Amino acid sequence: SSPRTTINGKKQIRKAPMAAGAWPILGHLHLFGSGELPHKMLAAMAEKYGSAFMMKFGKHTTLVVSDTRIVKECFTTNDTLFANRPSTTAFDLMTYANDSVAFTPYGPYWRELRKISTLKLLSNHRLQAIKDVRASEVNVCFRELYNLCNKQNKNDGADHVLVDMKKWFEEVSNNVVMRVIVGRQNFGSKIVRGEEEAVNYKKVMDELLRLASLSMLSDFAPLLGWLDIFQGNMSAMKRNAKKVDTILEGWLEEHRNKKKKSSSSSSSSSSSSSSSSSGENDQDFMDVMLSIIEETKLSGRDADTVIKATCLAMIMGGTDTTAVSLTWIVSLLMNNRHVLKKAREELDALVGKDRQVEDSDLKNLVYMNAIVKETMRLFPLGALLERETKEDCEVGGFQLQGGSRLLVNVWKLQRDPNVWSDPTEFRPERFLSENADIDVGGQHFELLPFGAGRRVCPGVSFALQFMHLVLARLIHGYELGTQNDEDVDLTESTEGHVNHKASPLDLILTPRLHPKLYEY
Ligand code: HEM
Repeated sequence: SSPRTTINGKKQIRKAPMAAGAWPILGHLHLFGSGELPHKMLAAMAEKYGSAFMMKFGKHTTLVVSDTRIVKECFTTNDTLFANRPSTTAFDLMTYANDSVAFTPYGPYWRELRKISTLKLLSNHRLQAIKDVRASEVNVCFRELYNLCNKQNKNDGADHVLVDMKKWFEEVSNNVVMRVIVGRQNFGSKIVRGEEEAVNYKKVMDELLRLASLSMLSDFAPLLGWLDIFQGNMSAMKRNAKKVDTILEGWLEEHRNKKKKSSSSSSSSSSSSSSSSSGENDQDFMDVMLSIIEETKLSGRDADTVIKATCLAMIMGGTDTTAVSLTWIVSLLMNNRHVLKKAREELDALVGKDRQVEDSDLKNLVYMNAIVKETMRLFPLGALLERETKEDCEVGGFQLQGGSRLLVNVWKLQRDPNVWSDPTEFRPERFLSENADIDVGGQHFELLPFGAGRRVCPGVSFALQFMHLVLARLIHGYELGTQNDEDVDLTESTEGHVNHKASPLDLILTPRLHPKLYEY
């Protein structure tokens, strides 16, 4: 029934139905202790209450939506109203949230940072400039993979090797992201090898994510805030924040020194015609930020904090997300071998077997592109998108008060049977036929793995280019198998900040090209 009714000619706007079962102070928070995945629980509730209903998360009134039409309204008509993310104590304390593009409230400062992010750091021009650096970091990991096969061959004559691909994807993501953002070379590989700087960083970041995923009761129910203090979470966060800052401070210092050195050497040899060694392709994001900050006054913020906050946002935005996505994609391929076969046929037809896949091939891998979309449809990492409105507004004909939160159930939306045929089936072909015009950039509200509206992920192209390269190299270069040909376990977990595969992904890899092609 329409939420809008007319009584004596007067328009009345109704409130969305409130879910039953709220407790005093905690509201519906107690439901999340059941062990069920939040997006699945909310999807079941939507079956009962409809595609827009209200919940209370402690003190926060929240509108939960899972209907394409309503979501579109939120991210178009109402987009400026919903352009804030709710703050959390954990992110406030440990990620410079107030200065960070990912968390700072919508306003002039966010707009400046966002412009820098999309035009200077993650633009197509910049992505082109970092192409070789990205390839060299990816190659390091592929070389190691091949060496593993060789070692195995020497040990027992077997030409294949069992690899924990979840870990390997983490390694390659860390290699690329850390090189491109803060200039650390082979950083993921160094974590695996146990080198001190890398291991310390990993420990601090793991702790950050662990603390962030602990639900801070005081964020939801201030009256229970003393419990957090009692549990010591807050002081653990403050300690960790110092460690995060020490690491970023060290990198910033190093970048500043390098810049000083190169500007003094370029001024002393300015008459020489030799090309500068610090060309655009050698610049990482921190270098770019340093140059920009010198020219811009970012709403009077502390320059160092802005640089550290931006780099941290990009590192956190780019590492786990790409690694976990790759894990899901390959897991689904293992459980749908006909799709894997077709992907390999596409590669063999386009690239052949006499050379490796190159960046320039990627745009032509239409079927692989469809595989990536279809995986992100079934397993969105951000299964729930959260925003907050400062002002009263109307959503789907329902009234929403200023200060309320919006929770978009992306997982449910992307399995809506009214939009997708056979919604739970893994069928990449749908993106070649009936859904061919739908992409993941946030313009099509039935598919939102990168979010939508003003705060849509600015790293979409970065992520897709990187993931396509790794996938293509892997599928083209190796036969992939599982032990006893078993299916991969697809159990999800929302511990940590993205929706990831709970168990490892152990695969048997067998090189399938001429050995010469593996000399990266
Ligand atoms: C497969 C990989 C990735 C996925 C699935 C992903 C997903 C998302 C999602 C769902 C959001 C929230 C969007 C919204 O609220 O509408 C987001 C925001 C963000 N992402 Fe990504 N992301 C990925 C890769 C990256 C990469 C590679 C970077 C940077 C190098 C990045 C940087 C960011 C930043 C900075 C934000 C906050 C933007 C803002 O608030 O203005 N992400 N991402």
